[in-house]
Amino acid sequence: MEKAVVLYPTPPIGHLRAMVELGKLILAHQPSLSVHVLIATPPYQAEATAPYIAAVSNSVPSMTFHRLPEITLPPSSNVANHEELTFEVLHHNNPYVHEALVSISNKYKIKALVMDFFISVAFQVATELNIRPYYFYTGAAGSLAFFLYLPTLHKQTTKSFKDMDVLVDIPGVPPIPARDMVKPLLDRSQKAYGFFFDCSITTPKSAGIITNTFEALEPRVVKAISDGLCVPDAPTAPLYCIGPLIASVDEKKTRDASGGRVAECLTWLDSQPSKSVVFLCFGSLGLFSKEQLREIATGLERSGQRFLWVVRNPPSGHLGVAISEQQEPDLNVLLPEGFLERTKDRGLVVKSWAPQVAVLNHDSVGGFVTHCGWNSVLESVTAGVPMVAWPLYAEQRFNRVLLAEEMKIALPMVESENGFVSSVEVEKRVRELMESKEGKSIREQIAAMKEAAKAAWGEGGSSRVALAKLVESWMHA
Ligand SMILES: O=c1ccn([C@@H]2O[C@H](COP(=O)(O)OP(=O)(O)O[C@H]3O[C@H](CO)[C@@H](O)[C@H](O)[C@H]3O)[C@@H](O)[C@H]2O)c(=O)[nH]1
Repeated sequence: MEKAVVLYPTPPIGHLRAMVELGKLILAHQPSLSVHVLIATPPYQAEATAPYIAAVSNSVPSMTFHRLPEITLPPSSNVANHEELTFEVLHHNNPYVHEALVSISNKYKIKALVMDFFISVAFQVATELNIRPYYFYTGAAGSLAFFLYLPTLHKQTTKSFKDMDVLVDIPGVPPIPARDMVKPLLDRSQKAYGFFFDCSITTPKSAGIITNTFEALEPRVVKAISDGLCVPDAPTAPLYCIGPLIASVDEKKTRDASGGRVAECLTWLDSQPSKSVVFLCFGSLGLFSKEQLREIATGLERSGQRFLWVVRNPPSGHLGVAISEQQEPDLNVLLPEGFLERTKDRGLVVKSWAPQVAVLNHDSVGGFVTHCGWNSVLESVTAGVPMVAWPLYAEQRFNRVLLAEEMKIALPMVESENGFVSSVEVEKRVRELMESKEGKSIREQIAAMKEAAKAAWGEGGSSRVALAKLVESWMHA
């Protein structure tokens, strides 16, 4: 019987893409394996990932997608944020996952079910069906260490992180202020805390933890996890660091296919001096209030730097509106009067979305103001572009500490108590990044990491060896 690996990502595009890239890697390494991807259909953004899946199905025919039926949550499920919504959907998906696995195993011998870290609930399904469960963690090893250590931290106090004014010690990472912990985990009384806690308990019990990082980027914490320091009272599953996994882009295709705005942005970069432009882009969910957008505009204008800035409409509605469903922003209403005209010789504002990987790899880009989503960080590292870390949600404040203090590849953007960042801070950090000694030092460090990332995937490199070990273990089990 042909051998198969089943991948089960969570629905947000960043997670889905990372999992699909993992699938491509597995296939490149072991073309005789069959790769199946289970797609959860959430009651939001259902169509946002469809074009991506269609494109991959065409270009990688040996990867098969199985769309699970759409979930309608009962009216009683009271969700407070995207994370809780995702967990609820995944929970209700379990019977369909069971069905899909049974159906795949009629034709294939399933060697592994690789689940996104969020999917603790499907662990049980894999165990029932005698399939080896693996987890794929799409963030930094540093934040993985936090999750693995959470049950230990939980026992040390009865307080929520939001009520603690201390630095939290986690093996392998710098002391992290309690308020910088992963956002949905700040309050223990919230549902999301319990959901994540379950993931923290389940993950180390799996057959292996795969992470999208590479050893040279996070050596201290990779060692701490591998040495079992983050789960002090039980064994930790083997850790496989197989990053950086980046969705591949064909620059020519990006220019040709997307036409209009996207092409405009790359063509504009063509006309700018080498390493002179600061790129500002805030992930798939990053939105700012109108006041904050104006403050950024003022800071950028005063900084005198060249910039390429992705601007979206401010948030609206209970859980905000997904980017794909957003109206085009009206820049004349959102930005200060005359801003576009005054900065037209050195700045370009792009509406809603930019081809980030192509932009970061353009020679004119010399800095990146990012929300610290892990895919964005890895894209910046592989392009060798130094960052200003402006976290917004999820584990991004935690990442800011890792980027600024441990890896030394970003300058921190510092917000006030209520999360607002002043134009003075924007101006200062952007200048610092592009002109100061500190900026130069992180530029050098990220250039070294760019080379280390290449080496990790070169002959005998750490990520290449880790992937080979993982796949071999499936082939011979
Ligand atoms: O205008 C845009 C905006 C985003 N992107 C791409 O979208 C992806 C965004 O991914 P990421 O930077 O990881 O941000 P999120 O989508 O916010 O990712 C979620 O998932 C990550 C991985 O687990 C976490 O690190 C983040 O905190 C969490 O918010 C990246 O590949 C970007 O290149 C674009 O191409 N153009």
